[in-house]
Amino acid sequence: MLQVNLAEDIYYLGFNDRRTHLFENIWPIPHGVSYNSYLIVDEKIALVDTVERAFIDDYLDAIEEIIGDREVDYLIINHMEPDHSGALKAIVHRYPNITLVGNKKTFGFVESYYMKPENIHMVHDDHVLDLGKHKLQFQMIPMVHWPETMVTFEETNQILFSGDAFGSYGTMDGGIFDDEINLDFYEVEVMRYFTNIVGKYCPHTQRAIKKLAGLDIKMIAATHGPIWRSDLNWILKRYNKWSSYDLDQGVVIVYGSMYGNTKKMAETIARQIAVRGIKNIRVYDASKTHSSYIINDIFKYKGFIVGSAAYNNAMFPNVETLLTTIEHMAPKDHLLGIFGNYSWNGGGVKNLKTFAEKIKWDMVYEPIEEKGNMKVQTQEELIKLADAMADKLLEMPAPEKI
Ligand SMILES: Cc1cc2nc3c(=O)[nH]c(=O)nc-3n(C[C@H](O)[C@H](O)[C@H](O)COP(=O)(O)O)c2cc1C
Repeated sequence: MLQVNLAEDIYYLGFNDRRTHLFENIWPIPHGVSYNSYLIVDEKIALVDTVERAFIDDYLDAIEEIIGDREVDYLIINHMEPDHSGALKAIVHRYPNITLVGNKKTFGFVESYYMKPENIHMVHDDHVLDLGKHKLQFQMIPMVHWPETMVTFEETNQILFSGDAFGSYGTMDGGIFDDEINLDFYEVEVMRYFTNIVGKYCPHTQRAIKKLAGLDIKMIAATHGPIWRSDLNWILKRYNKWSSYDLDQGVVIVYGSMYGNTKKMAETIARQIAVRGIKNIRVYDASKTHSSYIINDIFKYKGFIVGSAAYNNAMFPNVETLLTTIEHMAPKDHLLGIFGNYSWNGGGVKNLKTFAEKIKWDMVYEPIEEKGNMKVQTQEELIKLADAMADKLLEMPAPEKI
């Protein structure tokens, strides 16, 4: 393995996964994902997080290539999710005298997933672990995105090992640092990683950003995706915007339709919103586009309009799945419109109304429901819904460029 240094004696041990289709067995990763671990070689040797279990052999080999017969003294556990703790048992087996470093929440996870840990070192906010030349400081960032989550700040080179925070989908195709890659390509993957994985925990992310602002950080090394060293603001500004629900002018229109009647209603709304001068309009068929991408756009745009055909007294199943995901993530401050189509007793709009009551977004117009093919009167109503949405979107200030 070609060695990649973040600084003298600090090594990148990252592995690319181009085989897995779904991250967490939910989220599509057409461009793969990397699992990043880091190795600090000093008087004491420390690993920061490990990798997914599929890479254990290559990981152990890569460590040995760097440190030879020396022992690893510490395993810093910023985050216990198995894509990072997957090699923990193998590491303990290979280096039996190793000390696991974590906080008061970490070791319960170690025990429940792997084994009762023998040597542990419990850390808390501002705690410093001295490796020799390198001093590691710890900060807790609970629920970004698990309870035990913490970050490790290497004080000598000012590197923040941030766990999943500031991570990204997408493999590292040669380029590993932000100045070695085309960020235009990674932008969607960074945002999808944020919205899919961390998006439910925006208030916690905001708290973490404020807490970490006290550190003089020169480099951010996450457990997935690029290492940020040239323009930290690129990632920090985006995290701040997304986690504060700072939405742009635009609308996401999603529909679930078997035979096209609900789709026609969605097209009518989209056209009228465009006529009114709104340029960011994304129309999605809930059966075709995975919620990973739709959620991403919901975190971008203020407007959300959802339509559903009635299906067995309920919503169209794929719309229901999407809305359940939205309810769990509970993004704030959106404008909402709902519509649907039915043939006998309905079920689509009825359940969309329940969603609207729960999510408590600002409904711009009353629900619209058609029976079968769209009639002129319904078309007029849909235009009114589109106008109401456009009116509110046009009141928004121009977005700040980041
Ligand atoms: C499997 C299936 C289940 C349906 N269930 C209901 C229902 O419970 N209530 C209802 O009013 N219509 C029901 N319908 C009828 C559709 O909602 C209706 O045809 C509607 O116009 C479809 O809109 P679409 O063209 O966008 O698919 C069902 C249709 C199908 C194919």
